[in-house]
Amino acid sequence: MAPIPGIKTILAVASGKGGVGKSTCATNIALGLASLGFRVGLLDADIYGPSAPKLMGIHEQPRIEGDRVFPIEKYGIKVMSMGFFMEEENPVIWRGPMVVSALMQFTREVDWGGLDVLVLDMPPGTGDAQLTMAQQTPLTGAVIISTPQDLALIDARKGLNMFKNVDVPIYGIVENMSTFICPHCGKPSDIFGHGGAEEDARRLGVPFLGAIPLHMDIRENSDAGTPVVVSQPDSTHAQIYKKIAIKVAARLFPEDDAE
Ligand SMILES: Nc1ncnc2c1ncn2[C@@H]1O[C@H](COP(=O)(O)OP(=O)(O)OP(=O)(O)O)[C@@H](O)[C@H]1O
Repeated sequence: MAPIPGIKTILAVASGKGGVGKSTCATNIALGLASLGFRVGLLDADIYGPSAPKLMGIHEQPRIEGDRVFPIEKYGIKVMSMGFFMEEENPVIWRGPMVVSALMQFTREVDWGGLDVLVLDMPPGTGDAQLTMAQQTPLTGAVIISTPQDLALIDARKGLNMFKNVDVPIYGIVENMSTFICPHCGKPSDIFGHGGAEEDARRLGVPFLGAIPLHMDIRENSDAGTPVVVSQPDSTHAQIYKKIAIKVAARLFPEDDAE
């Protein structure tokens, strides 16, 4: 598929179902990639429930000049989201084909202005809209976000299969909401079970990229529009996201490794 001029690589961040923390991961991985020195864009392609305005704390609308739309820059990355154009109380009711054409416009008509990587926060699930996006966007690779339960319950596998079917390399699985760390005493508890993800990934033949704990700081910072990678860059959580970003970068830019 023809690459998009000015965009070197596109990373899809997907999940088999909603609510697993995909957008939080996509945002922090994007910021992690930026902290490594890459020029990063984040496209919130979750048109039904856009989360970038909230997660990134962006309240203004993008600049439009003629038929060009300019992404909003924050925390060193360029961000575009359908959420910038709609009111929170008015959810978009769109049919699949409309979603796909809006997204195509977002990848191709937004003036990204030269990116090393565009992180595509996919809509949750593996339906027609997701499949068409995976087929019609020149994806370099994909990362699947999954909770421990979700891996065990095959939802994540549907995500893997979708990318396999369209020949997009899967860089690996991230286990989100892994061990719960009590904010009061710091004691870890495996509420959703833990430890199986790495083994599951191995069984499924894909790399395991890391496990992100279920922690109040992550939720509070997400909701406040101050993702942990930028608001607490030295925290354990931020370090986990950054390590994932390093692994992803090694796959996106193998030539840099060889240097
Ligand atoms: N590791 C974590 N620890 C604590 N809370 C988390 C973690 N990851 C995500 N969350 C919280 O879980 C909720 C859902 O996260 P998010 O919006 O990223 O999920 P999603 O999979 O993108 O959802 P959707 O399917 O609705 O798009 C948010 O309130 C977020 O702050």
